Amino acid sequence: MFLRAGLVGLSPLVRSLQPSPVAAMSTGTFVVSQPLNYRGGARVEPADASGTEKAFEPATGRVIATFTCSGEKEVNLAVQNAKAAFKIWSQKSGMERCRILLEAARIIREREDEIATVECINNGKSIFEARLDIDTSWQCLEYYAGLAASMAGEHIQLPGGSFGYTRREPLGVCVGIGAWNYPFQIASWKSAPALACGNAMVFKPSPFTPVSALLLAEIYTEAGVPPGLFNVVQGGAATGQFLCQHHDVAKVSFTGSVPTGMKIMEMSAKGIKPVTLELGGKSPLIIFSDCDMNNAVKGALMANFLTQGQVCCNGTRVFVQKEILDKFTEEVVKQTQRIKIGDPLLEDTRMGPLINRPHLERVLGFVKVAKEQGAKVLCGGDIYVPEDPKLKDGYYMRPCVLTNCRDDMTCVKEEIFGPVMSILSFDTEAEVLERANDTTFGLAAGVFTRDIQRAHRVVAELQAGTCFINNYNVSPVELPFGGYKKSGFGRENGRVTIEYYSQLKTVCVEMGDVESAF
Ligand SMILES: NC(=O)c1ccc[n+]([C@@H]2O[C@H](COP(=O)([O-])OP(=O)(O)OC[C@H]3O[C@@H](n4cnc5c(N)ncnc54)[C@H](O)[C@@H]3O)[C@@H](O)[C@H]2O)c1
Ligand SMILES: C[N+](C)(C)CCCC=O
Repeated sequence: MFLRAGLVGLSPLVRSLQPSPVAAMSTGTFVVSQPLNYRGGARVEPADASGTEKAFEPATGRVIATFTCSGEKEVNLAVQNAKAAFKIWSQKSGMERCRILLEAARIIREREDEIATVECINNGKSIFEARLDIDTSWQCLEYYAGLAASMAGEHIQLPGGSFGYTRREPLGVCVGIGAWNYPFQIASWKSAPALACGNAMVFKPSPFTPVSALLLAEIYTEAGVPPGLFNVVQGGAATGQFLCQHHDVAKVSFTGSVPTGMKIMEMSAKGIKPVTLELGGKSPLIIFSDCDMNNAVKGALMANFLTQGQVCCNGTRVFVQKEILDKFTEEVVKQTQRIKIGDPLLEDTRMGPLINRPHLERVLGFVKVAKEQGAKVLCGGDIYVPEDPKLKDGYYMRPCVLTNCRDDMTCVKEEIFGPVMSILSFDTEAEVLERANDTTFGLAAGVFTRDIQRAHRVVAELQAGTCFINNYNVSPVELPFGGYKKSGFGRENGRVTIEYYSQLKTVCVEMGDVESAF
């Protein structure tokens, strides 16, 4: 599907002639050569357009794809295809769906390097991290494949031999709208539970990262889902609106910012469509003085610098108990300065470029305002120009640690979505809890302490949908993930997500005669 400097792309045939084509791929050589819409089990050019977009390779600033945004007609076609596939798929048993999802998971594992490479090129995250994202993607398919076969209702006995039972039924055509920071993972985390429950899906990736969702679509087809079960449309707000307003769409699952989430909810409300909203955050990470210092420092880096800090649940407000503030800060800065920035496709790189130039400038702007408001930059926070000349136009910055922060500063209150950690000090547990919860967000939170009672007492008080004790940003797919407050509602992953992609039918069975009131 891709062209490497004059090479005809990676069709299955080429793949088989070149045992490890991805090993030869390097930054600065990729272009996308095939359509980026997927409908009815194949890549297609959209039937109509609402503008065009360009997708970039953030490491070099090069355009890798120019594509057409799907208009109303194309969205309609994708939904109609999904509707037709839904009729077939929803009639399959859980075991039948399980086998196909397991096969899709197996293919993702087999093609992990290729998918991770594409993710790395289009998003900028390091290949090391991209592989972890692909791991949590196939694991998610495996997990919901396992649940597909065991979905069941209840049988309830009623007086006189009558009884009732419940059936867990799919919703119909579900829409997935994704953000750009975890493109393949978001598509997988939405589609796996949706398909396991018997639904069909139309997925719209972010226009910044349109590429990897197509690989997932091809894999589902190869694994044996009916044509049209998983479709991809491309574009930005206009395409997203056509999807949310479509009368044949039963549910919208959205990952993105709070302002867009509000619009999605408004549009969905008009059609009484249930929504899942996975939105932004400004999460607290609380480091008590009795913590294991080594782990706490590692945890703070995990909480701030994955995917160049562009992670919704990042613990960017790092509250450190006064007694250990200096030692902790010194160690965090030392380790932050050691992070290897550069070509994301190199094995030893741990930080690549940010997603695009405007976003890089926005993040640097936050650092500037932080300094103006009295924060002290202990490291980073400036543009980084790698030595490799092909990376000179990439969107790099050095990871930043800020100290002297106060709760009322912009860098402490707003989601920066970049590699900027704000360190704040605290004295007591009661004080830090009040400050940690003083935010309109509630996506995640973390606590480092050796005191097991304190750990559980503190997380019970934290207003956040996902809490970490003595770690941060790990994501086992068995555990539900999602927000409190303005960080959204609904969950992804875990058993509970079945409830967000299905509806319950109650059947009441009379075994005697009707006792009429009339
Ligand atoms: N909670 C989570 O799981 C999670 C995960 C990743 C990212 N995020 C959040 O996402 C944000 C960054 O992502 P982003 O910049 O892509 O967010 P965004 O809100 O700008 O865009 C998200 C998606 O919505 C689409 N969109 C934009 N306007 C729309 C409209 N009016 N109608 C329908 N669709 C529309 C975009 O094209 C994109 O696909 C951050 O706030 C981050 O915290 C949350
Ligand atoms: C995999 N993580 C690190 C938990 C991130 C989930 C998605 C947030 O942006």
